[in-house]
Amino acid sequence: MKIHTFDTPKETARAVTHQLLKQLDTVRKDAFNLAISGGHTSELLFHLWAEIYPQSLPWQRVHLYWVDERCVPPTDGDSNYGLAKRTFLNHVKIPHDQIHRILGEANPDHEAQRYSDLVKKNLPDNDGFPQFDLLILGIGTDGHTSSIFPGQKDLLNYPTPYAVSAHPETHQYRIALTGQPMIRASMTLFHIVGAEKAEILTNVVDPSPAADQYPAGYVTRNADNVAYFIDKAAAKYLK
Ligand SMILES: O=C1O[C@H](COP(=O)(O)O)[C@@H](O)[C@H](O)[C@H]1O
Repeated sequence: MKIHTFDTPKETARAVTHQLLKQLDTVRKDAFNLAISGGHTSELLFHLWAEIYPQSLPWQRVHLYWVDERCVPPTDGDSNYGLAKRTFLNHVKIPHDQIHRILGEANPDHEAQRYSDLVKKNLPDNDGFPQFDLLILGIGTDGHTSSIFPGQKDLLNYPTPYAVSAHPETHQYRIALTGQPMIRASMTLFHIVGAEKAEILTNVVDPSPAADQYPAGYVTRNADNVAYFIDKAAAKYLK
């Protein structure tokens, strides 16, 4: 595992984008399967993509998927697709038929199955699971990643690539990329900024099995190729 630390959230988002460019260069095939997250950290990245990178990234090669979605319509402020649409999708030239949103407004069980089938059909297989070229993941202050929360261990070893989860406090249904495709991606990248993530960060990068109680810790310990891109505020308790 590599941890890359930058001075500011903006520099961190730039470095994540440089890593995306590097992966695009490494993966020699035309179609590049990228899955993005939602939340505040992604919002910074998406604004940067819209402002700085609308032309300088080969967006035509990107086949875009989501790591997770809240079960709400795209017009709802909670929608992860809605966030991407508002912030960068109107500014970059990803062909329409390469944008694969999770239908948050659909029946959650049916949608988890439909989306699982879609990624299994479109992506190469890695040991029985679809393999993304790059996953950009976030972490919650509780150690969740994707929409897998502490206590939802079954979703880390689930037979389908996507499954229905529920937020432990609000009980909002989510559709979440499950653990096995997260650890089998060509690159699993955690993008984390802000002092409020500093404490949980020390727990999820702990190399001991204690980290497995946090979904992000389990993914970190088990992923084939994992890297952290963080700002110095988030890094403040790391040794
Ligand atoms: O609920 C979610 O939270 C995580 C972390 O979001 P952030 O606001 O703390 O950056 C995010 O990765 C995930 O996609 C989202 O649904």
